[in-house]
Amino acid sequence: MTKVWIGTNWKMTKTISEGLAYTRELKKLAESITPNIELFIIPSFTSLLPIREELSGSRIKLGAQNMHWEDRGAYTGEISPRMLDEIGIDLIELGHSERRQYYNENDVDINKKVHAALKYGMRPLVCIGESIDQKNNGISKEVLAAQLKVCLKNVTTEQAQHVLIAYEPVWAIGERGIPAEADYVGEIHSFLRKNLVDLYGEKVGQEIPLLYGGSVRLDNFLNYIQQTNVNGLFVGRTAWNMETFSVLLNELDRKLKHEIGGFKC
Ligand SMILES: O=C[C@H](O)COP(=O)(O)O
Repeated sequence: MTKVWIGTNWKMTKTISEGLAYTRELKKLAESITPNIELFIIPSFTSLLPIREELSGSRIKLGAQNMHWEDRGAYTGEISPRMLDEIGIDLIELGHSERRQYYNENDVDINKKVHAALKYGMRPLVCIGESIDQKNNGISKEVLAAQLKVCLKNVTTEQAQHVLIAYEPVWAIGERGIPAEADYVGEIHSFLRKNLVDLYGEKVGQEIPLLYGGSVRLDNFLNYIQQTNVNGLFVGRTAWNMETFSVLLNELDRKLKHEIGGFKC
């Protein structure tokens, strides 16, 4: 059975103590659900070190929400890959739409960060997504193909095996987000898969995990995860509270354990 990646970006929501309390609960839950659910959490920078310690011995992967591409230098307010490496970060979220929208991050910057992450053995989780205007103008696929191509520029086939992609349509994210139709997500993921196969060949292109994110909720997550080429979910609000996240994880766990025959995994 292939892995199903389920992770959450906490954005700017949790203090250290709140993050630790959440992590303790998730650790317990992780022991009772199938290891085929590959769990990851992405806290704020201030929580990374204590949560790394709390996660000792746990299979839950730890990510950071951003980083600079340089190892060191006069970049006030930035965090370098060398600093994250010292903490022991498994994956690094790059190019989230909020970074692009509020901090002017572009695909060229993201590409530099992807290379920096790979250099330090951290898996880049590259976020791509079209805006509502781009969707309404019928250029979603062109936009996504360009984002993918530039973000992964000069990433070799060998390196690509360590990359994760999250498709997050900008119009589906956050409080004002409109949940995407599952069919649309399926269509886009198949398109992205084809692009990855074109870039990295059949074997590696088929294996790069493609996660979906944007208003993933208890009433829609199964529709998304059952789409061909959706290999996981990148969850915001629904996962910030363990009450709802545990329902999602337990339900997915049951599906994976009991419905393997009818399930794409
Ligand atoms: O990183 C997560 C995404 O931005 C999705 O957030 P959301 O599930 O709250 O819409």
